[in-house]
Amino acid sequence: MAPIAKTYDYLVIGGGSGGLASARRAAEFGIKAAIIEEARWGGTCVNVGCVPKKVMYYTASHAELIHEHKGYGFDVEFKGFDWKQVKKSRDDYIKRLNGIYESNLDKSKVDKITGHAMFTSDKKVEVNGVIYSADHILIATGGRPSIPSIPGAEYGITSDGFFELEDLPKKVVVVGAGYIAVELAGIFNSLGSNTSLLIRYDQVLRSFDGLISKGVTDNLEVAGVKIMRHTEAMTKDSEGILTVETNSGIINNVNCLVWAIGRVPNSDNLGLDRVGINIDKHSNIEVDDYQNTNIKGIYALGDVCGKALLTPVAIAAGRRLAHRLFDGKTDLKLDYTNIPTVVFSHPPVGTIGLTEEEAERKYGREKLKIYTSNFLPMYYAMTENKVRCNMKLICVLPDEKVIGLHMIGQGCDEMLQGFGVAIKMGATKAQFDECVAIHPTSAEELVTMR
Ligand SMILES: Cc1cc2nc3c(=O)[nH]c(=O)nc-3n(C[C@H](O)[C@H](O)[C@H](O)COP(=O)(O)OP(=O)(O)OC[C@H]3O[C@@H](n4cnc5c(N)ncnc54)[C@H](O)[C@@H]3O)c2cc1C
Ligand SMILES: NC(=O)C1=CN([C@@H]2O[C@H](COP(=O)(O)OP(=O)(O)OC[C@H]3O[C@@H](n4cnc5c(N)ncnc54)[C@H](OP(=O)(O)O)[C@@H]3O)[C@@H](O)[C@H]2O)C=CC1
Ligand SMILES: N[C@@H](CCC(=O)N[C@@H](CSSC[C@H](NC(=O)CC[C@H](N)C(=O)O)C(=O)NCC(=O)O)C(=O)NCC(=O)O)C(=O)O
Repeated sequence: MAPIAKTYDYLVIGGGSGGLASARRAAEFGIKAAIIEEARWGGTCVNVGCVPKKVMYYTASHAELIHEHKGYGFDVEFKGFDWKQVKKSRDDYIKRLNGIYESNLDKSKVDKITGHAMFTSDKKVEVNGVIYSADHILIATGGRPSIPSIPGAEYGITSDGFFELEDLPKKVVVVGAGYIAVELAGIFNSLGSNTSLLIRYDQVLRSFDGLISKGVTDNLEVAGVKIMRHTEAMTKDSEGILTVETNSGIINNVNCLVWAIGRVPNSDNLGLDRVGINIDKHSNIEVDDYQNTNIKGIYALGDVCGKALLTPVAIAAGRRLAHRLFDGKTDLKLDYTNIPTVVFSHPPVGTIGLTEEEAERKYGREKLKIYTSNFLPMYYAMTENKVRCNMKLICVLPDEKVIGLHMIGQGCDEMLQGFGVAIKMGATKAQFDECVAIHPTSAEELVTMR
């Protein structure tokens, strides 16, 4: 066996959101930390997730605004859109971020190890034939897109492939009904692709409050996305053009199909069985409230645990773990309730807390008071295109504590964070209303509902 290369206090596997945040925070407490990454520093969020996605969302938002300039008196001629230029600028930006994240590790004095990490049977970690040991080992290896096992599935791409596209496809099919399907279909559609979205049931985002699932499905259709039922099989001709068979008919001449049907954890190919780390039936690593796996001294967090697959969740869990292990905050853990989240649909969704269905199950209908608001944001007074805003507050009696807030409309993405603080603090409807409205904004509706 190769000799031990180095012993650390904290060894982190995975240089993505959770791993980076945890390693850097831990190093602040004077311990010896190292982080292992097999691909690009920054992980999913920076390389093939939130960051390039948000660039494309902003790109799509420009395309929408062009159509709205006229209403505000601007005579602007649309001469075309250069996907290649945006892709190049986006790739350059991501490369800069990779460098920033790498140099942040140096500044924090966290050792960088590049290569694929595997556990050995004696609770150590092997990378490129070198063995590393540590009292505390964190697994933050994230996940990857799922691909179904249907004939021709390999002709499709995933969100990873979306970021490699060199041109805007003329005709595109997105399969799935979650965050990624909704966001990518919206981007393609706004930028001018003929876009179909294939879903299994009646609406997208089925696990969200009904106001959101219906609202986003309707908005996609009004914006021109064709929503169809389920993919059965796919074929590709010699020129790379796809034919997609669905329950509701055949879609011909498809230039690109994107699978966006969920993600699987990177818990395989890690040697977890050699140490006996438990995984659940979906292969997510099992952890307790403190991110402990069943093996002492080995922790896991972020997407590889399969709960709330969001960058700030991985970061928050990672930083709390570092404080718990190395800063004497022995009881610190992430509270996974009331996590605010945004879907970057067109317009965006902001949501936190229980859906109406969940609240009814938990408290009973008679204990709930629901407030709603449906209005046309003032911005659309001048435009031809009109997109209404829909909001819902779910309150529980007797004091009308706000236990759910769901909204879809212009600005709802940026609106949510502050309301998230209030809800996390246990605010009641009366306390919402005590805050004087800011006029004219969409947000004021949330403190004036009756
Ligand atoms: C298209 C898309 C858009 C998204 N948009 C948003 C958004 O807008 N907002 C949001 O909050 N979240 C978003 N997410 C989710 C977010 O990216 C993830 O929740 C987050 O990146 C999870 O962080 P993590 O640290 O758990 O894993 P990751 O960021 O995936 O990092 C894991 C790292 O571990 C490395 N690794 C894996 N196995 C090994 C091994 N054996 N050895 C060495 N290294 C290994 C991987 O290469 C990777 O770099 C999006 C995701 C996708 C796919
Ligand atoms: N803005 C943000 O914060 C973003 C966050 N993310 C995170 O990444 C995670 C992964 O995203 P995503 O991949 O969209 O996964 P999601 O889990 O959000 O959604 C996947 C959906 O696809 C549908 N589906 C599953 N299997 C199939 C199938 N075989 N054929 C057709 N549809 C299928 C299911 O919906 P149904 O049961 O209705 O068919 C399922 O809910 C998200 O959950 C989110 O946490 C990702 C992007 C943006
Ligand atoms: N809220 C700002 C975010 C700006 C931002 O965070 N930009 C990042 C882009 S990558 S975004 C990558 C993502 N960062 C974040 O999520 C930022 C988190 C927040 N600022 C915090 O510290 O908690 C992440 O995975 N972080 C892991 C980690 O930080 O350890 C950046 O430039 N970073 C350069 C730098 O940090 O010097 C916006 O949306 O514009």
